[in-house]
Amino acid sequence: MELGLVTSGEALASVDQLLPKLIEARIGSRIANQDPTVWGASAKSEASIRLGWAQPFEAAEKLLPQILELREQLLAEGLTRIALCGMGGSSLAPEVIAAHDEVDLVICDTTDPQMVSTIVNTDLERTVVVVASKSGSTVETDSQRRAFTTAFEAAGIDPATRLVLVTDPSSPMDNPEGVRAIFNADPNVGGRYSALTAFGLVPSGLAGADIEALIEEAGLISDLLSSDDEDNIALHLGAALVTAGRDKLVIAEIGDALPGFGDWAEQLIAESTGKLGKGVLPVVADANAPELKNIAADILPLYLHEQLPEEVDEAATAIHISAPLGTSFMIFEYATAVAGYLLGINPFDQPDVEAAKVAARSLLDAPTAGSPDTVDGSVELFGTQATNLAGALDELTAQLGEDGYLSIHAYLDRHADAGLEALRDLLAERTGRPVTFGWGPRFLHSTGQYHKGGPRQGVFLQVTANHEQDLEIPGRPFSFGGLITAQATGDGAVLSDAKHGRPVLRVNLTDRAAGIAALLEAAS
Ligand SMILES: O=P(O)(O)OC[C@H]1O[C@](O)(CO)[C@@H](O)[C@@H]1O
Repeated sequence: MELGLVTSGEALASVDQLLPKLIEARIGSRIANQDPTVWGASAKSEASIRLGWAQPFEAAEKLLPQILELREQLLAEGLTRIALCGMGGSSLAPEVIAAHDEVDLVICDTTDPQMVSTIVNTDLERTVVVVASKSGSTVETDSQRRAFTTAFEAAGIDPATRLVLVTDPSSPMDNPEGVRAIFNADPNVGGRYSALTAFGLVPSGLAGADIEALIEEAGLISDLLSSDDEDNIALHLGAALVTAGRDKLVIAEIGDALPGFGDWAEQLIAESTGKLGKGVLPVVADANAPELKNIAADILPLYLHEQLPEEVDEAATAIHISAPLGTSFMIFEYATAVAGYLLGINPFDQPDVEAAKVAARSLLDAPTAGSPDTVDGSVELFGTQATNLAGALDELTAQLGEDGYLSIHAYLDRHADAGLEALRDLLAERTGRPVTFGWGPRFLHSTGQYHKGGPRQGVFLQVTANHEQDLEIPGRPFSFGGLITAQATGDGAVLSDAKHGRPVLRVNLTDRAAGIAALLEAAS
């Protein structure tokens, strides 16, 4: 795959303006040398324990033989199905790596009881589960692990032969008892920058991805990224990402350039930049998305190519990039850190993620049923004055400002309920504004930071469902159904509270299929 980047229109103007400043401040070499002072005094202490991703090679070299040896052992025992429990940075990169190499890796990054149940009750006799959490305390991951452990026991399989952990040294999960293997990750790398560490490499490597080639690709660009000169592609991308006035970055893959890469980049960019009322909102779409047909003044298109186009329209603002996967991880991580420097924020914290977790926790401790404002066939509506679904959608979208965006949060099964994704294009077409689509609670570890910490421009459509077949979380006083409902209502409460003041409509599906059909119909 070709390596290159082309910017045009206002994105090129931004590069022309900012590149000399980045070179003069030696930002490329300072990041490569893990200088924690790049982002200012207030970010220094966090940055001093978060820059390991800039030089991941030595640690990766040590890890590769261990992963490959375990893979051989598992294959010899007929353990060919690899599942991964983990949220955000602990599952997004391995999902992209596995998709890129076309190997099967089953991702469990949800609390939807239907989806968890399907994953833990399939082919257990040949399944190994990687449980990945940097902090070792993420409630979703812990709950998924409990569900798997119980399912193995019920099937007469010793979980100790099937659980593989990836976590930071000394985290609450860092305990070899009852597991087959533990891989300690580099504590100096945050979740969303961890693609080329144990978090990205262990699950995808066990699933059969060519992780040696991935690391090699990443290594090829290392010298370029550490250089303080005009050829440094990450400095170009970082400068283009902060193109003035264009803070909605629509990421579109052309052809099969890098399947799923947009979802990984979405977390990296949203959680790193969306804070202090600033940030770049990633909008993952496809090349035919309405946002890219009539490009609004605040939209910045970013096209992922297998090969750069021979010609680009110089007047049209856009970023075009083409790079192999390992190289792309490195370029985007460096560029996001550069964008953080230019925006004047700390790209390594996520100060607003905690609020939704606290709200969900208090709802779990004291559940409140709450009754809908209106019922329309197979949907219940919360947070509206309207009398039906179509009216409620009108009411919500009418609150979109000129620079606003609509965010759909679907707390459903992202495989069985995938038909709902069509709602994104329908609403983008209808509103003429950018629309993001996230599966809950997965997006809480991605764009969730931006929604609460970034500019106050969003209006939010939550989609939840009744859980006919709920699933207990062993050893916990709440079920998966109770947890996902608390996560949705907790995040909705934070978004609409006095501090954030954002419009939130919740549509609860009493029948999933009929409710999804009703939403698509009402939006079209
Ligand atoms: O790996 P952990 O600690 O379970 O965290 C998962 C995700 O949650 C966050 O910490 C917060 O959303 C992300 O930054 C991270 O990728």
